Parts: sequence; structure tokens; C-alpha cells
Amino acid sequence: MFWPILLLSGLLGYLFLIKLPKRLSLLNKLKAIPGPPSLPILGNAVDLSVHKREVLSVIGRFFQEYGPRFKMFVGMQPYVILANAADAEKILSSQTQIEKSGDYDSLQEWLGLGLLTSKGEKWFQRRKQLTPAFHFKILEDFLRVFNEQCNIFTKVLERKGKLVFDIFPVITLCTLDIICETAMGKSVFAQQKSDSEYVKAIYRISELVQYRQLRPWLHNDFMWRLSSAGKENRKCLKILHGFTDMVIQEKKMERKNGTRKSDETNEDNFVTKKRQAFLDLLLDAQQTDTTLTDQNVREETNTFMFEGHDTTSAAVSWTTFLLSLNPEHQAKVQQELDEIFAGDLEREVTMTDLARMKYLECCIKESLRLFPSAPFVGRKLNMELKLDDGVVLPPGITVWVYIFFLHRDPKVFPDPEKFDPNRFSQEDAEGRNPFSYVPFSAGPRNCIGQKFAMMEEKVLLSSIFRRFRVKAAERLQDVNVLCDVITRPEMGLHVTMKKR
Ligand code: HEM
Repeated sequence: MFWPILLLSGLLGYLFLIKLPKRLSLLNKLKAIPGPPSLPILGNAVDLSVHKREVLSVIGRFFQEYGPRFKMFVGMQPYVILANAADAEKILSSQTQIEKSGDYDSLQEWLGLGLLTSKGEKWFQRRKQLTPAFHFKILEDFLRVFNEQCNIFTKVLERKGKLVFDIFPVITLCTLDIICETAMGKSVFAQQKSDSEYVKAIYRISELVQYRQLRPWLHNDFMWRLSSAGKENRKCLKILHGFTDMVIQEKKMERKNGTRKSDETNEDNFVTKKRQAFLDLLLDAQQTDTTLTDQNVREETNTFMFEGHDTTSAAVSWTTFLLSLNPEHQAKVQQELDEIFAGDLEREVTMTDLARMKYLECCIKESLRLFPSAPFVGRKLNMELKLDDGVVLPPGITVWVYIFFLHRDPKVFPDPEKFDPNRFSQEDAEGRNPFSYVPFSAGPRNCIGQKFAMMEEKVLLSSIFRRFRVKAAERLQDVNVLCDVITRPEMGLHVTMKKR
């Protein structure tokens, strides 16, 4: 009995003598910012302990009641949530406020401190090192992978016949195949055998990350380790890290033995340049930079695996669904594609074709406005931040730029719920504050993969709409949207496809 009492008194002492005064002091500093009333220790946990499909409407209600900047507490941690361009610019363009918030901690077991989660000098050096990996020439090389995987993808779609099906998982398997090839140079054949151990582990770990994020009592490492979800997470990590390590070792061995092929021969016996995966570029960098350890290479490879497939799959799925609900815009996309490909269904997509897909690009942008793959980005303030109207945000608080709501500001996007790709025509977009539309975030920590993503989306979407007329099998108002790690539909997005 002695130990539990001691532990409980220690915990209460910590809460009342250290945490509570700190919370009161921050509350005082945040008094200029409105927000829902909160309880002393639980904060707004009661408001937020709703089913995950309700979280978005709770946050939306707070924005309606308190305006585009409000405060709330998650337990003892103060949050300021923003959905206006001026505040978004202040935080995102800052060269100093670049530390990610605690919300990203649950990704660290998988991604370590890679580009997405790291901070300070480590992040700065790595960003400099990885930026050339997204050079135009390298992306051009990846076009072959996009086309190859799309060929398999369209066969999968053809096999659906007249069936109503959920497009989300089908698209995810394709983007998973693409990212495995481009990040690691390894085929996992996810589209052909979605029951592979690696594919299943990737799916499951994304769910477990969200599961932990929504349960504050599992944020503590000790509690997480004890939980059954934590144990399952460890099993997934073993598979995922084991796979990446194996690929790294294989590649290193090829280099050591001089068996690394720099060229490959295609079916017509032409020698073509072997494409480099991101991993090859990292291993190249390792030869000159001795601080880049195998552990670092693994972190970055896993970061690309995570950031580079779920985000694009959500974007392609939402765009397909929104076009299936809006036949007039779908017809315009198809007209554009017919002009580019002159009705040829087999020809592969080239860089020139991509540049000509202007209307499709407007549709992708409008879909990312309504359903940005990353619903919010979070920062932990490491120093004071003064906003344009003189309000000062103190260090130690968490700030979320809630992209989902920022993109629905009726002053910037009139009739915000309407799908209207013309908002992104050159004339309509001119003069708009660039921070009112940030699906790839903005400033120093923006998405390093945005050009890659746009190319991939265009290749996938053009391969769908060149060949099929897509019809929605459900209404948008019946789709529950979940804003957790990515913006996803709770029960999928159902459509039918008919050959054109
Ligand atoms: C539609 C597709 C995508 C969207 C909407 C998207 C969006 C974003 C956003 C909003 C961020 C900032 C995250 C934050 O601050 O919390 C980000 C960061 C990042 N993204 Fe993307 N992303 C996409 C595709 C990709 C792809 C294809 C890759 C890699 C191949 C990638 C790699 C990264 C990395 C490494 C970061 C961290 C950058 C840093 O902190 O320096 N993303 N992305």
C-alpha cells in the first residue's frame, strides 16, 4: 500500500505544484485569444473525447464560435489553432519556429529523427543534402516507374467491371508500389499481392500511429509499451525496419562487390540508364559524408516511405471521387486528355504531356483545397511569436495551422464547399495570398516531395480518366471525413467505372 500512495502523492504534487502553475501562467499570457472554457487538468479533453468522425465538427464549431484563431488545452498542454492566412504566414515562413509539435512524437518509433520529425542543425543539414534528390532530372527518371505501375493499375481497374468498389485501397496499393521502387529501388508487388508481410505492416502501423495519437494516456512511452497496441506496433516495426535494413545491406554489398548495375537492358536490347532510387542517392552521399550513418539512411528511407505514399494516395482518391461527382468537370478533363493523347490508350505519359494537363492540375489543386492530405501542421514554439495584430504567442505552446479550415475561408474561397477547379485558373488565382492555400505547407519546412507528388498524381489520374468514365456510388454528404494523420474517408470512396 505504501508504494501506490507514494506514487499517487508524487503525481498529484507534480500536477499541482509544477504543471498547474505553468498552465495558469500560459493561460494568462494567452488571455487575448478566445477559446472554449477548459477544465484545470483535463483541459478540453471532454470536448474532444468524441468518436474520431466527430472531431472535425468539434474543431469546426470552435472556429465558428471563436473566429479563425482560438486556444484550447489538451490535458495541460496549451494549443493555439489557426485558420487564417496572416497567422499561417507568420508561423510557416519563420526561419526559427521550425520545431515540430509533440503530435509527431508517435511517428518517431518508425521514422526516427528523419527529415519530417527532426529539428535544428540535423534537419537543416539533411534538408540541404536531400534537396538535390528531387531535381527535375531525377524526377524525369521516375516517370518510368509511374508509367509501369500505372499499367498494372489500369488492368486492376479493368477487372472491376461494373462493380461498385472503394477506390481508396486500390490507389493506395499503386502508390505503395511506386514509393517502394522510387525510395528503395525494390519491388514489393503490392498491387499483385497485397497480403505481403511488408504491405500489411505498413497499413497497420499507419493505423496504430493514429490510434496512439487520439489516446493521451498512451502518449507516455511506458504505458504504450505495456498496451496491446504498443506490442503490435513493435511487431510491425520489426518487419518494417528489418525490410529497410535488408535492402540497405543488399545495396551496400552490391557496391562493395562491384556488382551494382549502373545500366540495364530493355526488351529491345537497348542499354538504358539504370534509375537511381532515393536510397542510392543517400548511399552515394554516405561515401563522402561520414556523419551519415546507416541509422540515418534508414530514417530517411522510412520517412519517404511514409510521407510519399499515403499522402498521394489520399489526393488521387479524393480527386477521382470529386470528379465522379462532377461530370461537367470530368468531361473537361477527358477532353483535355483526348487532345493530348489523340485517343491513344496505350501511349505512356511523357514530361511534355504532364505540362499540358492544365485543367487536370486545377482539379487536383481544388481537391487538395477541399481535402488536403495533411489536415494540419503543428509547431512547438521555441520563442515568442508576435502576430500581425500585436498578439504575442509565448514559447512552449503548440500551434496548429489547420489547413482543412484555412482552405475554407469564404472571404478567400467564396462558396467554399463547392468543387470549382476554376478557382485555380491563372486569372482567379492572381493576387490571392499564397498562405491562404498551403496543401504542401510553406516556408522552410514545406513538402520536399511536392513536384514528385504532382507528377505522380497526374500520371495516375490521367490513366484513369483517359480510359474510364467514373460515376460516384455515394453522395459526398454521406462520407465521414477523418482528419487524423491524413485526411481520409471513414468508410472509403465508392464508385463505378465504365470503359469510354
Ligand atoms: C499530395 C501529396 C503530398 C502532400 C499533400 C504533402 C504534404 C506535406 C506537408 C503538408 C508537409 C509538411 C508537414 C508538416 O510540417 O507537418 C510535408 C512534408 C514532407 N513531405 Fe510531403 N506531401 C505529399 C507528398 C510527398 C511525397 C511524394 C514525398 C516524398 C517522396 C513527401 C515527402 C515529404 C517530406 C520528407 C516532408 C518533410 C519535409 C521537412 O520537414 O523538411 N511528401 N508534406
